[in-house]
Amino acid sequence: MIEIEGLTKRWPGADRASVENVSLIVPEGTSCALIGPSGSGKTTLLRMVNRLVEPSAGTIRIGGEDARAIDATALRRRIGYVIQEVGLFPHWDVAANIATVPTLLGWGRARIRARVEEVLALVGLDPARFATRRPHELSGGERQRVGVARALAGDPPVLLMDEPFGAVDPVQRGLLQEEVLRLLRQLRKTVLLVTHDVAEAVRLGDAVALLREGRLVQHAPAAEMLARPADGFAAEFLGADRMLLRLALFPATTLPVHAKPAPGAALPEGATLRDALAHMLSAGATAAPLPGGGSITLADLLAFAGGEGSRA
Ligand SMILES: Nc1ncnc2c1ncn2[C@@H]1O[C@H](COP(=O)(O)OP(=O)(O)OP(=O)(O)O)[C@@H](O)[C@H]1O
Repeated sequence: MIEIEGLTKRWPGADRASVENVSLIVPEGTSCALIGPSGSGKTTLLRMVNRLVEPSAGTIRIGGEDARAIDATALRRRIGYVIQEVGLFPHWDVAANIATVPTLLGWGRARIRARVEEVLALVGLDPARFATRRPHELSGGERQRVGVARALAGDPPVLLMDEPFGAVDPVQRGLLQEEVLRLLRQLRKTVLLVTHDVAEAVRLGDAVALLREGRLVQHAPAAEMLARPADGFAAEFLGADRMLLRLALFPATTLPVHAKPAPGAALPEGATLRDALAHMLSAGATAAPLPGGGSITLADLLAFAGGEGSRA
């Protein structure tokens, strides 16, 4: 669990605080995405958690322990950190890069080797092919995966991610988001993530925290924030397509299943309400067939989006 209370950072000479009196809890095993315009304080807030930036005021507790009471280096070994530029050592191979924290933690050679193989497999890279490569011998997406593997190597309970998929092309980005999401849920990590991409934030964040000029505007479960932005700024920032983004958070099976068949091929397994809507639009139909038989209807979808659903 990450508990942030009254956190403030005022840089010397700045006319306003970059982060001002932010309080926020990320419960154990959940993720929170920090969003907000450029300069709103997202990265500064994140970097105060692993003490790369020292707060001007406020407290941070990691697993109940005051971050200031822990030596900064020891703290950073307990917190995985993934950044856009990845920051791999260029002359070290992938295995050595991933082994950085386990080595600092004093693990034995055999344990480190086994862990390197384990985390490479977790992020979808075959250890036999990738362990001995140098960073320049990897694609952008592979480098990013190695970055995630390295952050997981010491099995930290907490992970900080700053635009972790920023440097990856859109197709790879979607794949990586999906895989990392599955992985972090499975490992029950507590994650604080910075992104400027609203779609990424609501996909990866159980909760979303919206910052404006260093202040917390709204902190809510992703579906709730999309349904009910706190104010005009939040609504504008989340975008005109926020209800579509919200539909993508719910499986098609959320709606009542009708026995009546619908035209076209069945939706794929795991399809969302957004996929169902796209299917209806392209088929010119008011219902979509489910993979297991039966169908869902446009009328139910609209009722969900505008009625009960927006209060979910
Ligand atoms: N080392 C520093 N010294 C002085 N001011 C800084 C420093 N780092 C950040 N700032 C200022 O703090 C404010 C918040 O910056 P921060 O990088 O946290 O914003 P951000 O929301 O992450 O922005 P972006 O989305 O553009 O990365 C900005 O006004 C920035 O200029």
